[in-house]
Amino acid sequence: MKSGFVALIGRPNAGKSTLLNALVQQKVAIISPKPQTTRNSIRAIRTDDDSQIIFVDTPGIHKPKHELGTQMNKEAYSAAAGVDLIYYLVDGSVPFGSGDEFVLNTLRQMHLPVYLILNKIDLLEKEQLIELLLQWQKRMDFKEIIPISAKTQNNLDQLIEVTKNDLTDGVQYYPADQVCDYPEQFIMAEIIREKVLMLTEEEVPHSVAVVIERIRKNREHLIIHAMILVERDSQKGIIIGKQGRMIKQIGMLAREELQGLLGEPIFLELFVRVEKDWRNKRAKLQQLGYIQTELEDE
Ligand SMILES: Nc1nc2c(ncn2[C@@H]2O[C@H](COP(=O)(O)OP(=O)(O)OP(=O)(O)O)[C@@H](O)[C@H]2O)c(=O)[nH]1
Repeated sequence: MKSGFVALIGRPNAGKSTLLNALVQQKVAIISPKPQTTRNSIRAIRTDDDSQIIFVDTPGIHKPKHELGTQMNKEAYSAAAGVDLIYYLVDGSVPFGSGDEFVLNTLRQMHLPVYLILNKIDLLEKEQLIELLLQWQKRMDFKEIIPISAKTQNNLDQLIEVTKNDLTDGVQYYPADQVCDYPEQFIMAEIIREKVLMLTEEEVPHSVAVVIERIRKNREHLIIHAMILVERDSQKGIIIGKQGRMIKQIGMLAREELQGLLGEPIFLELFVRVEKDWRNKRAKLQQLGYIQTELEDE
């Protein structure tokens, strides 16, 4: 059995969560067109007959504006520290920029093998792809350069094959049927947050956190009480919407997906609470699971 850990690193919106879901063939991370969707590093596990690869998704590395952003960057680097291999995922459809240079400098200091994964090739012409490959080759001594489309799942088999060849013989860390390492409540909250991200604009998506407060069961339903935290009264108004229309729609979409995921009828109760400036409060971030205990003293 070959096994090992692979960290997914990249700028916000590169497609890390989309790739992670495709690699394990299950929705383990939420996706949205808004940058900085992922806040925690999560593990997804792919077990084949001859191998087990543990992928560590990380928040997109970016210039932080809040304590939450600083913690997200720290989390991304610390998640990458103990791995065997790094996938550096870039969005091939946007030009190289200072943000990429920032990530490359960090990668150079990590002294780990790095695969450059050029994502979103479904958006590129063949000539553009060749040009991109030539440019990226010069920037760092990558162990491999692999063009893919996470969305259309193009070239992912190749990516897995090459990765397996780089892994050493090892133990099976997780049971074969386990695909992620977090409790079900985490994905429940993330699915609700995903619907908020889908339906709201501008500053609202970044100001939202979701907490599952209670789960009960009656004869027909699993009853989930979830709290949506926002930073300001005006955002609370937006989430609730005119005559409660927005929160109804968030609830409807989330309930549908949760039912599919959990395979039983769900009754979803959503509440909204204003928690002023929560993104800058360390205690709140810790309570929400955005600060890992080992990062506390840094
Ligand atoms: N066309 C195209 N779009 C893609 C591809 N992969 C991801 N996307 C889109 O890019 C956007 C961002 O994808 P995510 O997977 O959320 O990106 P991420 O890197 O996890 O983003 P953060 O959570 O912000 O760090 C979404 O709208 C995806 O649908 C791809 O291969 N092709």
